[in-house]
Amino acid sequence: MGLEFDQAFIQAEEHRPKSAISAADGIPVIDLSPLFAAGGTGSQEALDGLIAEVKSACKDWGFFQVINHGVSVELLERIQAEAREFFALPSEEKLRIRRGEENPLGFYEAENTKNVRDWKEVFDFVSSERTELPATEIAGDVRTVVFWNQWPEHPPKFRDTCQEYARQVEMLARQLLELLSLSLGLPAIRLNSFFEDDMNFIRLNHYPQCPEPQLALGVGRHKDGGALTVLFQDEVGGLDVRRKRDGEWVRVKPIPNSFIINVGDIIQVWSNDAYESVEHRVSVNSERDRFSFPFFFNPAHYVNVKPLEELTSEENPARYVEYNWGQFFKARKNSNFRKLDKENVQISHFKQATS
Ligand SMILES: O=C(O)CCC(=O)C(=O)O
Ligand SMILES: [Fe+2]
Repeated sequence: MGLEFDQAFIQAEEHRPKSAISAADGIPVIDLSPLFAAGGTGSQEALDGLIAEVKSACKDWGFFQVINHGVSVELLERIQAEAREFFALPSEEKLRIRRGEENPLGFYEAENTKNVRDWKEVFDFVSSERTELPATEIAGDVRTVVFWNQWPEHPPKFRDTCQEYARQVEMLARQLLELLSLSLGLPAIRLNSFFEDDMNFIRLNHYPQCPEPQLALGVGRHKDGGALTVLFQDEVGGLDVRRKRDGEWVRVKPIPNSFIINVGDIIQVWSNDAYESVEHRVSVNSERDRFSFPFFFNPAHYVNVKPLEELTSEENPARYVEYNWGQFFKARKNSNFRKLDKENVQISHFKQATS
């Protein structure tokens, strides 16, 4: 069966969730129907309205929710049913496709966030069956890293459903990327070339009922390292966001069949801090299992990330030095595979001293 509570899950006192968390009133809910108006010919006025909403959501919260997003409700129901069935399999069966140090894809139940174990089990996959990271030199060792999907035999439709989910959510992510680009005052397609050989990473999260929800977290506080996250959550709730206004943790209220969108570290760097990647975490509870499915929209591994020239100037110089996305990703994956005694890689490590 499932996880057994022990010391490894206990958060330091200052990171434990309070017993009452207030609702994140005010996280914008954005209706994307103008994007899907007949023949894609929504009025310019409606589109301008959308862009303005995205801009203020990114500035004020780093998070927003979207409705009328084009992903089929039937698919959302289907993937929830498949995920429930997969995680209910006997441990031996799930462990057959367990993630290893070499390949970060498949089932995993021992992930750490900031060196404390998360109360969750996950299934990770990528939308291309094989993803290659280039030969990079790390500590004198030069090699190519290859990820490959590890699919379970059961449930029988699991793989097809996951792949369909990835396809549909990717279409949404690409539309959001263009909106985001417009909201930064750039041409809609400005960021598209970074995603030609994108490294999308999709995760199914299962947070079992937890006997000690005041001591543990489903996912410890963190910022998403990629460009954009498109997250589906079920009706249980538990995603807490650090409100920018006052630093309080507030709970995102589930809206049936919606997605939660958040800006990741890469957008923070591209926008030279105009948009910030906001800290979030997952609280668990002792009554109900929870499921969530983030789609991490990531550029190609060879993309070197740095503030966009159009968004920097003499008065607003680049606040980051360039870093390679593939290497950043690899370093993150290694650090959540096992407990380390040092902080994992963060964009703050690439911050420039500004005068
Ligand atoms: O389960 C959730 O609501 C969020 C999960 C999350 O933040 C993550 O996997 O990066
Ligand atoms: Fe996250």
